[in-house]
Amino acid sequence: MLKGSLCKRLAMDLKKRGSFPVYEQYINATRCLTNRVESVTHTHTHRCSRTERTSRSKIREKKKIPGKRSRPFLYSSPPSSLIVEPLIQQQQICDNMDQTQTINFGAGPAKIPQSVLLKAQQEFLNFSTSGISVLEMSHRASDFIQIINRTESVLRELLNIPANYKVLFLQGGGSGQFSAIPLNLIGLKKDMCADYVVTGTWSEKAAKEAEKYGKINIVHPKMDSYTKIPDPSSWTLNPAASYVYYCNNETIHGVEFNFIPETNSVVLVCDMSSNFLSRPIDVSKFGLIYAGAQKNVGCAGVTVVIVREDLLGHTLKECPIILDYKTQAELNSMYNTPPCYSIYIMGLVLEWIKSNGGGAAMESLNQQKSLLIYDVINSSNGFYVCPVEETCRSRMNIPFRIRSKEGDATLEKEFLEGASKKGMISLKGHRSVGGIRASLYNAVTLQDTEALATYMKEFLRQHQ
Ligand SMILES: N[C@H](C(=O)O)[C@H](O)COP(=O)(O)O
Ligand SMILES: O=C(O)CCC(=O)C(=O)O
Repeated sequence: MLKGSLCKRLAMDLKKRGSFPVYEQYINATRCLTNRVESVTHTHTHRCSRTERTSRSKIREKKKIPGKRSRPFLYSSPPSSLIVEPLIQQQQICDNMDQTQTINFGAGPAKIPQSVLLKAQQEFLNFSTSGISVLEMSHRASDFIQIINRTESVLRELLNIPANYKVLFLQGGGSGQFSAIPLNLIGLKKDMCADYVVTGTWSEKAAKEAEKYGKINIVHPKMDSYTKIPDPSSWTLNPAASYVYYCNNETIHGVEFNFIPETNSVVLVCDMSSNFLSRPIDVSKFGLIYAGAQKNVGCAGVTVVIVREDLLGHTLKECPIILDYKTQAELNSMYNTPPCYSIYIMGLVLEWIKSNGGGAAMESLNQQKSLLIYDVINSSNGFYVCPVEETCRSRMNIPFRIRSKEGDATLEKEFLEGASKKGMISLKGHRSVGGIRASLYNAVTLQDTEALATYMKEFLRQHQ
């Protein structure tokens, strides 16, 4: 079943390792990874629903597809190039896939470009000429140092990061940064206070965590619902604040800033977890930007922090050393073992973004994709309801309900089940708010989005 140069290379790798039984195991593992319907490693949310799993196994039964591990390769001859394919070739790959291709609209962990997964698969057993997997590699080995340095340099190039900013690759996710930010920055000024703009669950959690370390001021009156960004003219900013914090895109509520807040020289800190590199940004306007990789730039496990050098060294003494930016910056994110494989995957995704035109190209694509879905919502005569004000609707996460703001539970269930039968998964709204949510991160293609828009129109016709 496996033929051609890839097969030969694998056989040679494995022969070198003296293990042909392992080769069989590799083939099974490889099939599993190549098959997007079954692949779990990078493409499913950590809270993937039981209904979706069941429904996908029903598709297998119906199509008489044998059990999980015995599906054949989707490609008769897998690409031998190690280059991360640009979008156009990705599309050709998708066109070759069967009708049960799964489209992942998950909010994170989320879809990763097919060509990145293939490249990781090709290099899985033997990275470069090392003879070992990146998974097995010392973080002090020269191959890994090259991986981390290359990842940083592509990121610097893509975002045009000024030289006076450090790039850190840390663990602990966005939630780790909710603590790290006050621990590192609230001591910048003697009043030990910070301003927070709270526009959804994630900025609310960040503000709550920061209260442990200083005085936190929410700059606007509390909102009844997270459906808008309060007008900046109504914010009360404190000039004595050590920093102003906001979340650029609220993943759960689908509220996204389309402007950079003016802070009158107070350090600006931004959570870009769910719209990082989905559009260009001017890094020089920020004191600190952070983002978990598992939405737009890779898989879970690594959080990138971009921080201006002059903000380092004001850390509270109780800050755990692994969260201390200065220590991590001095040691190139290697105070301890970094999340090596996640950094490697991030590097591949960044190369993919670069070869597809960078932030500007991502922005144009994301604009088109989100418009497709918002157009269906806006022209549905109130059948689909997006609660978010038009000016701050997210291009990344589109939450919507059916028939009313509260949603019709029966219809929403039917919508999700119907989508799942068509291979469109992870469309369920976050468990804290319910409803439906389509996440359209960089790796989600225009064709994926068109498939969803078509299904939404069909569903509307059937139930209007
Ligand atoms: N999922 C969150 C978001 O959408 O912003 C955030 O990344 C959560 O943080 P963790 O990485 O700790 O899960
Ligand atoms: O679905 C999302 O918005 C991210 C989910 C998440 O990280 C969580 O629920 O902990």
